[in-house]
Amino acid sequence: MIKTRCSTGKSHGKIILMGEHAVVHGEPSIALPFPAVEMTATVCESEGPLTIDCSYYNGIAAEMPEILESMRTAIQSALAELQVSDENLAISLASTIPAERGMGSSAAVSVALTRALFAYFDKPLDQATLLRLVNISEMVAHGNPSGLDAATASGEAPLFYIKGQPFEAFPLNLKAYMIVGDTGVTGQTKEAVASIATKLNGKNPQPYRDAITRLGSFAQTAKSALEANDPQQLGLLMNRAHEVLSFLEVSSPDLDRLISAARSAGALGAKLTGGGRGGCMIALAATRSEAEKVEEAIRQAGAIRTWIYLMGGTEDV
Ligand SMILES: C[C@@](O)(CCO)CC(=O)[O-]
Repeated sequence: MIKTRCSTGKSHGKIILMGEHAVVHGEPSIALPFPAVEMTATVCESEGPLTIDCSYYNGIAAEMPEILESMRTAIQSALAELQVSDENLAISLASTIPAERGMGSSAAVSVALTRALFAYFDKPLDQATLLRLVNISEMVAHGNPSGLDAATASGEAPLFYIKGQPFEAFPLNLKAYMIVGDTGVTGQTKEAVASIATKLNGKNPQPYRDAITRLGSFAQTAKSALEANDPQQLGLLMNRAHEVLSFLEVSSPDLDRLISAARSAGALGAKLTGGGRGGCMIALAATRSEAEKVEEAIRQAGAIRTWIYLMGGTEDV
């Protein structure tokens, strides 16, 4: 039996702890890798035109629906960089990252695909090249990506990031639990990013500029709270960030419902995460039993999926 040559590339989800949207406008942000959900791309030798097999589509790449345009761009960018044609390849994607829920699925697809294609053609891929290539497809997905999603979906460390500056990896020492809840509603990152840009370029931009600056200052203070192992302070900052994100009109009734359920169940703080207008929310709790109470409350409030993530330290906090 002839064995087909295949290579794989992997990536994972991401959670933005602080600074979503503000990061697009040059303010600080903090994002965490979220390995509880992951993506694997497999590239195999095949005959004929390039084919794609993923949850949205199975067939010839040239006939992919428009919704997969950023995926097509990721493949084309990697193949152009590798200087190879797209013939005789079959690409498949397997993912547990919910699509369009603020967990960085579009960046994760591009990261996994780029890694798999470079592995297949036996070419080394440094992080700078990976991020440059992924940024091309993220422009299609998000319009004006900060680069935070791609860096977090491809790396192992929590990141502090200001656009245009190097990513700063830092250890997560906070002894606390993060609860993640999926509203089940598709987020609208591209639209949310565009609507904030419209506000900032409109007739009365000052309140929106102030809001973006406040989000950035919360991210900066949150970094100190993480370093000082101060979950109370971080929770407070999360609540305040959610208020500002609501003012910027990137929350939604579903997100707000889960967030208030989390707070009523004793969460130290809660906010939306990622692009917003749907997607996921996060909440913070000091112990596992408190986290479980919060998880139960957000499930009761309608979360279709939840995760509990130990942020740092050991289980017996
Ligand atoms: C909303 C945003 O800040 C995060 C989306 O996951 C956009 C970006 O950083 O590119």
